[in-house]
Amino acid sequence: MAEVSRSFRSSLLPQFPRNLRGSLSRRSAFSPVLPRRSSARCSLSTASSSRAGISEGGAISWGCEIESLENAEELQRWLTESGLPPQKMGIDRVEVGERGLVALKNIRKGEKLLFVPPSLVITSDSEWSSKEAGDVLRKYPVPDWPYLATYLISEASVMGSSRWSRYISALPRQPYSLLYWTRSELDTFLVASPIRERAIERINDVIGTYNDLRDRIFSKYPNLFPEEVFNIETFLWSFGILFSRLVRLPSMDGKLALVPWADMLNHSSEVEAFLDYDKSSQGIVFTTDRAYQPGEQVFISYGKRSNGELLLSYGFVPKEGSNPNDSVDLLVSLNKSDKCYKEKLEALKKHGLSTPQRFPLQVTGWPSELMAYAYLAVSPPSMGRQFEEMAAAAASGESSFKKGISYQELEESVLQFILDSCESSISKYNKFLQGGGSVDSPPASPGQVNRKLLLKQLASDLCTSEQRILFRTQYILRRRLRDMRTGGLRALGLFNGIRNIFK
Ligand SMILES: C[S@@+](CC[C@H](N)C(=O)[O-])C[C@H]1O[C@@H](n2cnc3c(N)ncnc32)[C@H](O)[C@@H]1O
Repeated sequence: MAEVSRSFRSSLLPQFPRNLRGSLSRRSAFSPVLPRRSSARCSLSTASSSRAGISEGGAISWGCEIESLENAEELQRWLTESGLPPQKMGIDRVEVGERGLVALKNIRKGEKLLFVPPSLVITSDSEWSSKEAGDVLRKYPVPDWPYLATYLISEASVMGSSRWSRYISALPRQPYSLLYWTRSELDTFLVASPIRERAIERINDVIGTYNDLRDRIFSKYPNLFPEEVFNIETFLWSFGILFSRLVRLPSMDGKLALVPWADMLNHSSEVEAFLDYDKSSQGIVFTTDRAYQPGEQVFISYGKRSNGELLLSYGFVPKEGSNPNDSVDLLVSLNKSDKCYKEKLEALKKHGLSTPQRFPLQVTGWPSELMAYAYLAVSPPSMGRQFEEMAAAAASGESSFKKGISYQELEESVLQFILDSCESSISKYNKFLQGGGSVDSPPASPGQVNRKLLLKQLASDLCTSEQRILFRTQYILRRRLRDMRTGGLRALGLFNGIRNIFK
């Protein structure tokens, strides 16, 4: 995997012009015709398409290839000179995550590490190298994410004169995430997974956000925000960086921050160690929940996320069975031929739900919201008065409806309904995993072959882990239904026996 990913990475590097404020014509080769929000398509991410035509050597280093440690070591030197205290970890090449932090000394369980001072952290309060650009952006209501994405591009564009130039040079030039998959790759490799739709939504959100900033702000100040610099390609880069590195600091009222150095730590689903601001030491720290020996990679947790969410934002899938927070969304729908379809849909809409609707499954079970939705889906017209109650429970999980006798009668149909949805999903995964996810057009270059291999591997890892949860759910449902049915038969047998006695 690591080998494939390395060659893939270098084949996909976005190229940005050396002289960002001049030289290239306004609609240059790397600045694609931008899709409008309504017709946005996610076909922006391949290396060759829109960036062809940039002259050799015309690229500046917005980020680097992460397998080269040079820039990261320079970052470490700069951070030390700028107030980062001596560290018990050093940057190195690692097995998991390509580049990461490795223990230089024995580290105890329960030890606080890092202590990155707030002056070395990027937040929405950070000063802009281009003061005018900062002043303009602050005049408009721009939420934190697009604000920080613009800030990062602005700082990257002035590079040498930016305080963050060492940091930006050490960022990955092509952050991994589903933002960089083309629509056809998403359709081919993630056809069975609900993550495909989330990736499309996310890409469209980034495009929509960029279009909004361009129309509202950038177009009014073309000298401060030239399209050669502030375009969809650079926004995909900066959003890719934010999705894979931005943290929320609970002790700073949930402030969003890029924390240089701390963001060199890779994720493990097996640790419970989270970044936060530590008031006593006045730095960003995390507390280890296990000991590390010198040479071992140190991990933090990026949060309790499913494998699909990790692939979506960070571009990797954890080792099979290693993520206790893994889940997969099950898609359930009302039956269109249901006589009460309209009433049920209305009840759902009142509570912010619809058909189809997604509910997360875990190996440990499914949420009560899914049960409530299933009750609604299988209820007969005679239960019309309870539709509202069921929809409310499907939205909130708080089961306000009491499981009266009529609900119990429905339980078998409810479980069968969930089982049917589960099996229909399983068959989609089977088709993908057995078909091997073939691609419509043959790859044109070795770089593209590597890319396809990597994406296929990631998709197959994800689909295997998601299907595993569905298999587990199927097993539990089948067993419950079998028990219910044989229990029912036994009860019926007993009843017939009693009846015979009285005959
Ligand atoms: C916050 S950065 C961590 C530092 C990163 N390895 C680097 O060299 O810049 C997050 C990125 O690291 C990689 N990563 C983190 N944890 C990983 C893991 N458990 N397995 C594979 N890649 C991981 C992914 O590429 C992810 O997008």
